[in-house]
Amino acid sequence: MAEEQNLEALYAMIKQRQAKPIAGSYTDYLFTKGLDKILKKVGEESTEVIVAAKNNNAELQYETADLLYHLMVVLVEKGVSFDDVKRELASREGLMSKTKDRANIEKL
Ligand SMILES: N=c1c2ncn([C@@H]3O[C@H](COP(=O)(O)OP(=O)(O)OP(=O)(O)O)[C@@H](O)[C@H]3O)c2ncn1[C@@H]1O[C@H](COP(=O)(O)O)[C@@H](O)[C@H]1O
Repeated sequence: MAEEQNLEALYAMIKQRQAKPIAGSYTDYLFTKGLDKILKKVGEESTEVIVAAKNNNAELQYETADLLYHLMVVLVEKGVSFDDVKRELASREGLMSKTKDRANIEKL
């Protein structure tokens, strides 16, 4: 087992599970249940990341891994490739964010 999961390999594995379901596979269970179940898991895992971030870093790390995995399952289910996401991120590289100081609300 690698010490660090390669995200491309994880995406490819999930795609493989979709193409060739394996009995007892959690990924297969999600695909069998369908999009609503997958999206509920993404919502659940997102909330767990938020709460974990308030608590401690070990928990945050654990819940982020769960969220990344479930996000990959959504991408595969919807037919969006991981390369598409990486290209989107790359297209933003080096750009400056257009943020402005927000004016204070003034009392009447
Ligand atoms: N990275 C993951 C991964 N992260 C989280 N999970 C599963 O996500 C679930 C999250 O836990 P929860 O308690 O929220 O969910 P649950 O109670 O098990 O199930 P439900 O709530 O969905 O009914 C757990 O069952 C975890 O096993 C994962 N399942 C699989 N993978 C990867 O996918 C590979 C293939 O897994 P299988 O599809 O199971 O063969 C594995 O070797 C891993 O590399």
